[in-house]
Amino acid sequence: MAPSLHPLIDNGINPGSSSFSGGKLQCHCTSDPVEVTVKSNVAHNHACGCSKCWKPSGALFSVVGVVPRDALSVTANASKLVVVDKDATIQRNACKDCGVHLFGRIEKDHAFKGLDFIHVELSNDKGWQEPQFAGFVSSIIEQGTDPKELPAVRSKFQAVGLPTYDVLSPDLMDLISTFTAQKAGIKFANL
Ligand SMILES: N[C@@H](CCC(=O)N[C@@H](CS)C(=O)NCC(=O)O)C(=O)O
Ligand SMILES: [Zn+2]
Ligand SMILES: [Zn+2]
Repeated sequence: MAPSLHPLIDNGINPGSSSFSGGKLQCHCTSDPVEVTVKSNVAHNHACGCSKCWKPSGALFSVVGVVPRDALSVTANASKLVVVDKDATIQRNACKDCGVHLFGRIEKDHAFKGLDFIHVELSNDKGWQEPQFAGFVSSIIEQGTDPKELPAVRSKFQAVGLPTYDVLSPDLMDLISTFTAQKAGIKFANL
């Protein structure tokens, strides 16, 4: 059986709703689950192949997107949350009992500061923006996927309409470089 890219991607992409305005996420604990309430749709939702983003069991990729941090609050069992890696740019808050990552927050000066990273599959609500692209695809090699499989993995994403990148999409890379340039006081030249 072909490995799963991600349950939200394997059988084709279900479009979200532009009028959707948020919902609740829950971890996988059967008792006392951590609950997060988000008063916004997600943006820049995408598959991520990096080793740091939370993936459902059996999936090669995470699906992760951003919401304004002011739109997110922990509404039950917050005491079960721990930060996975305090040195990472993204402070990923995981349930210490089931391991699910509820949200990732950037505290340091960064292009994406002010945004929280979430996994919409943790929600039963329907309408979240669908994945837009796949990023950090080559990173799956670092977690044990044979490099020979990479062309097939990229083809599967393309077959469901998702472009693939080995870092982030051009839009997001441009945002990061714009932030870096502005911090350095670079004045943009007209071509
Ligand atoms: N190849 C590395 C890439 C890790 C990486 O750079 N991840 C990206 C995408 S989530 C990132 O922005 N990381 C910042 C962080 O993890 O805090 C891996 O798989 O671990
Ligand atoms: Zn849990
Ligand atoms: Zn990632």
